[in-house]
Amino acid sequence: MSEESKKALRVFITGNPGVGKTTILLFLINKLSENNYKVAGFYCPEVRENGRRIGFRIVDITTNEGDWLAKENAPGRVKIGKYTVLEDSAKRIAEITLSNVNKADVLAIDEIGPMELKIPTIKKLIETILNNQKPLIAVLHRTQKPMGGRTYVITVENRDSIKYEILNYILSSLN
Ligand SMILES: Nc1ncnc2c1ncn2[C@@H]1O[C@H](COP(=O)(O)OP(=O)(O)OP(=O)(O)O)[C@@H](O)[C@H]1O
Repeated sequence: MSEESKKALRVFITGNPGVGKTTILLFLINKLSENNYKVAGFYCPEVRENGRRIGFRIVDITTNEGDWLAKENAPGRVKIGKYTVLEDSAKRIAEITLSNVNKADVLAIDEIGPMELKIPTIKKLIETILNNQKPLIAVLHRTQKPMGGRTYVITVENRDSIKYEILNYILSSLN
């Protein structure tokens, strides 16, 4: 066994905006579920209304339970640009994710980026997941420093083939 495979698996997916990082993460989560691995974590999709972005949600991966993370023109203390963080609903989903972390085989985050790290509840959740010794797959915003483990840079040219390379690496590390 190599030194790398003795440590907890850490896979980071990075690349330019819109290149297909989330699509690959969801592919990996589906394949892991098909192979009977339990995945816990969260993602933060944008919400559009009539084509315009009005905010973000936070969704727990295990249960698919989601709620508002930040919304424009909402009352509240923490602002991310024109969006206000909805702390109560963000906290509720973060707590669901935390309760699923203990039961999971693999942890997943989409994504570790400047917006997520500016929101106290999400920053804490990311730190808790990063400090956990379970295998982790995370989308890393291109502005973040590499975090050890293995980092895959997604491009339009490699995105259709690299997902199988990442899957094979994960499955062989978990076995
Ligand atoms: N392999 C692919 N082939 C064709 N279209 C793709 C592929 N992967 C992703 N897309 C499309 O590109 C768009 C962006 O994909 P995705 O959200 O996965 O990118 P992302 O890198 O996570 O974006 P962001 O930087 O906004 O988080 C989506 O509409 C998706 O359907």
